[in-house]
Amino acid sequence: MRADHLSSGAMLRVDGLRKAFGEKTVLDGLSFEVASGEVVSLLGANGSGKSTSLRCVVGLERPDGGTITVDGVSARPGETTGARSSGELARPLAPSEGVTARSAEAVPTVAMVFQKIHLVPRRSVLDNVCAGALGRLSLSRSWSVLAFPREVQAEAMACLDRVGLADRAREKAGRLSGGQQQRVAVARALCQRAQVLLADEPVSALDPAASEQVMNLLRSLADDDGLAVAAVLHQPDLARRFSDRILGLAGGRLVFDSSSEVTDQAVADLYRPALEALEAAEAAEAAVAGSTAPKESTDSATKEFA
Ligand SMILES: Nc1ncnc2c1ncn2[C@@H]1O[C@H](COP(=O)(O)OP(=O)(O)OP(=O)(O)O)[C@@H](O)[C@H]1O
Repeated sequence: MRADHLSSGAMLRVDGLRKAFGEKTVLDGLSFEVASGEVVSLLGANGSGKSTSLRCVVGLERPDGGTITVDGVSARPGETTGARSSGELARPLAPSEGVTARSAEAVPTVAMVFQKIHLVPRRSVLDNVCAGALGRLSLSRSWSVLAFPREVQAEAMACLDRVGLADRAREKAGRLSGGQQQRVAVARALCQRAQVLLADEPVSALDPAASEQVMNLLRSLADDDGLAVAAVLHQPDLARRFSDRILGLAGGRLVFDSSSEVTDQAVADLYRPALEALEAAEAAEAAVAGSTAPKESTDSATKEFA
């Protein structure tokens, strides 16, 4: 059954997503949606299932249950968009280095960028962006020997222009700064003709100025190009400033989906279970250390404070 808070017409719709690794349930019926032109941020403590949810959407993980639709088309071909009967993907989506998910039945392209930027550092910036088009090119040609067709190069140049790096096209990708490399990764996603852009901690490795640039870019791709953008962030302030909505995840479930101001208290509550678990682990560790500490040192410590 469709979750109550979902509307129809979203570009990306995730409904009742379930995923376990062994005995550990990581996604426990997660539902959310992202419309074209919208930036949605996912916040949550470590291990709350943020990355796994995006990885399921792009086809890097195989969900155990739930539905994923992109522009109304099931991203898990062979299934209806209603209730599922089986946990198996009929045909897993095929991620590439740039990570794209596209099925033969015209599911709009979903692309993903990561904190660790997957560029080929020795190849030119332009080649790296052209690689986004590989899914559309004949697979009999490897890009290690490939001169990309002129039309692909022209499209890649336009994508680089879009992220403000056209003037760096001929440089080796590895020479660019982290922030610039992340923008190249976004340009590659554009060259994949992505309509849904997933970003997993896209600014976690960047300094504040570069983070700002990348977040501005994601925002303008939604505003000006109509992309549906979902970003995992660990910076509540950036999430507040750049998102239309913030999703709070805990234990693989949605605990809030807010288009209004997310209070500091709501954010603190989100991270509290992880903090409490950490404190409990530290207390247990201290108790074990205390019970195994040599008697002599305890005695001398007691004397010192006497
Ligand atoms: N391939 C895997 N095999 C086993 N367990 C996994 C795998 N991928 C993720 N997990 C576990 O699933 C849980 C959720 O991981 P996930 O990366 O989705 O969390 P997250 O919310 O993105 O966390 P973080 O903020 O630390 O990136 C974690 O406990 C993680 O160890």
